[in-house]
Amino acid sequence: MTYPKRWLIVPAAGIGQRMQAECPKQYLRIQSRFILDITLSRLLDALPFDGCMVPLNSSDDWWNETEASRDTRVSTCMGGEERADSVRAALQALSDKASPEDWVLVHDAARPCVHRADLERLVSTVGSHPVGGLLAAPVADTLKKGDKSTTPEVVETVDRKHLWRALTPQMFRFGMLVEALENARRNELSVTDESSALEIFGKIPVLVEGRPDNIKVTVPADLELADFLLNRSK
Ligand SMILES: Nc1ccn([C@@H]2O[C@H](COP(=O)(O)OP(=O)(O)OP(=O)(O)O)[C@@H](O)[C@H]2O)c(=O)n1
Ligand SMILES: C[C@](O)(CO)[C@H](O)COP(=O)(O)O
Repeated sequence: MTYPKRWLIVPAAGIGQRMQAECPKQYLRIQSRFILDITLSRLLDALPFDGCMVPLNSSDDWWNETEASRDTRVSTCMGGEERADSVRAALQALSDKASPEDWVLVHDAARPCVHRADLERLVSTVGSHPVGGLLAAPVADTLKKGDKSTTPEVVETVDRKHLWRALTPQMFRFGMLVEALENARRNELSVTDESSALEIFGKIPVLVEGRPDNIKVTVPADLELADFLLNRSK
């Protein structure tokens, strides 16, 4: 019996506009290492994968300086306009080696703080689930909806019961993810994560509670936080 393979996609084709840095945020350094290298090494050291695909921006000038570019487990392809396009491109690049029933984990290059225990819990929980699922953190703050003015005023307090922050990795069957992302594209529906595409496709992913410190480095303050989180245990 051949077991389903396990593939890893790490979207790294963004430009990091919100970070307002001199380079795309995945190439900012923490303790002298590129964020992208930290993320890839934490994933590849934690779980066995049959292959790893990293979609890059067409104007990427940094990849060849990374540790990962010398890792034979890691391949690259051209990313796309949006994150979902980059993930679709990576799935296409893997399609000659992958089977529909294989698992694929998609994890943001900009999330370097992911913990091994969370990865193991995701795989063990989702591995027997018909659709797949994602790491997520229960919302712990009171949530306000603001109006659209430049100094937003409260419109309402949103009931946070049963609300979760979607994290990554998100883990789905290869074939189902391809179909779901293609369905979203064909219907011109913008999706910001893989789970949204599956939900639009009529599937019900499982939420796997993950650490809230699996942060996505997005704005300048996140860089200091990621540095602290990555180095507190040293
Ligand atoms: N066209 C895109 C856009 C984003 N990403 C990747 O998806 C992850 C999450 O996206 P986000 O945090 O939005 O990154 P950026 O798009 O770079 O950030 P910004 O929106 O601030 O430009 C990042 O690792 C980013 O590199 C990607 O592969 N392809
Ligand atoms: C995939 C994601 O990290 C889940 O929270 C998030 O949707 C990415 O959003 P971004 O705007 O592409 O950073």
